[in-house]
Amino acid sequence: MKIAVVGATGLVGTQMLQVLKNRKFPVTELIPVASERSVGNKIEFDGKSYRVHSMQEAIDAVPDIAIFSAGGSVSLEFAPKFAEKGTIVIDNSSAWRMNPNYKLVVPEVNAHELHNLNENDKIIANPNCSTIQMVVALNPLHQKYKIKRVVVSTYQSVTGTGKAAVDQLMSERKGETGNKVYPHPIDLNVLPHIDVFLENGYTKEEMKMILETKKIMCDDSIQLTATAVRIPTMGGHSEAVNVEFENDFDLKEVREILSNSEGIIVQDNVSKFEYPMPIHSEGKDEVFVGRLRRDDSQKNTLNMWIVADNLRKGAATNAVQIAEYLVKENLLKTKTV
Ligand SMILES: NC(=O)C1=CN([C@@H]2O[C@H](COP(=O)(O)OP(=O)(O)OC[C@H]3O[C@@H](n4cnc5c(N)ncnc54)[C@H](OP(=O)(O)O)[C@@H]3O)[C@@H](O)[C@H]2O)C=CC1
Ligand SMILES: N[C@@H](CC(=O)OP(=O)(O)O)C(=O)O
Repeated sequence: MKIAVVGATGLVGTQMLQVLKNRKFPVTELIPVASERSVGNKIEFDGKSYRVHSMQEAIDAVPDIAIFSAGGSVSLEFAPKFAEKGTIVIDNSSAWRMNPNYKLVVPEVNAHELHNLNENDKIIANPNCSTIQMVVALNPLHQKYKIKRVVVSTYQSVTGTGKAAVDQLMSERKGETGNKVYPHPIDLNVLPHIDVFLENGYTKEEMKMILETKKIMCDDSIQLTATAVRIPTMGGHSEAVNVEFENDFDLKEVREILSNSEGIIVQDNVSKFEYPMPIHSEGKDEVFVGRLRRDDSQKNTLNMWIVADNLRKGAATNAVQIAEYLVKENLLKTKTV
């Protein structure tokens, strides 16, 4: 299968290549794409060296699938150009997610929606990283107990901001002055600020979590509020999640449901200090859940702690899982409307 990876030199793109290889995705021809700065450079994939292509070269090659991780403006401009030629685009940016004409997919939750792809929705949106890991854990519990309201606070890795942010953290750590992507120091600090501030006082990251969750879980009745926070860590995003259900639950049953759900690993043995941590989620494809406990201040309410590698399940792994599903279900050739 001919696969273009747009943004192949970035943090997400690098993981994308790794995940395609690790999961043995049937890549017969790889077309790595990056900005004009990188065209002609070489990157490695599965032991072979590949030339970085320009966007136009990749469009003209008409790949079966193009996976985009190069930012929203690049996706807005170029994803339709691939789609027009018949390529299915899986887009990691926020550009198309809330557009009602396009699907927003976390395979564990709503892969079934991919069966309705048609000529007009060849762009499939990959959700926000913080949202993906949260809905993987929430959905099986929603099916059983029906969620009324979610209160989430995130603790997000600097890798979510890209290469330049990792460089800022590392240079601050060495006491060097370098380029700053955050408006304040990030080392030894915590920033209650991810993406831009909106008129309602929330950040765009917080609103993505609220709106995307309702779309993926196909339920506008779920009430959510979020505070998104950047912390000086790598390896994954963490989330403290408080969930109120319509129906009461049994904690033992909650553990069983989560343990038996696809893509989730429960790590919840406080007697041995076992709980999810980003240092352990790095490079993993699963969502880790722990600190499961009842919120005694309110009926039918659960507290939990959710961790996942934002570059893997939060981005690359989810995108590759979408591609795998399209291949497995023979959905790559979309229906003409
Ligand atoms: N699903 C999710 O939640 C996540 C999504 N993302 C998305 O992925 C994007 C990339 O993130 P990340 O890898 O961390 O960022 P990086 O800054 O590490 O990498 C950006 C990549 O995009 C490429 N690029 C930039 N401009 C262009 C252009 N005009 N044409 C083609 N390629 C271009 C860069 O190429 P070069 O090396 O030549 O500059 C590089 O490969 C984000 O902007 C976001 O949209 C990211 C994290 C999580
Ligand atoms: N906002 C995420 C990364 C990202 O790029 O998200 P999005 O794809 O929703 O813009 C973070 O900073 O951790």
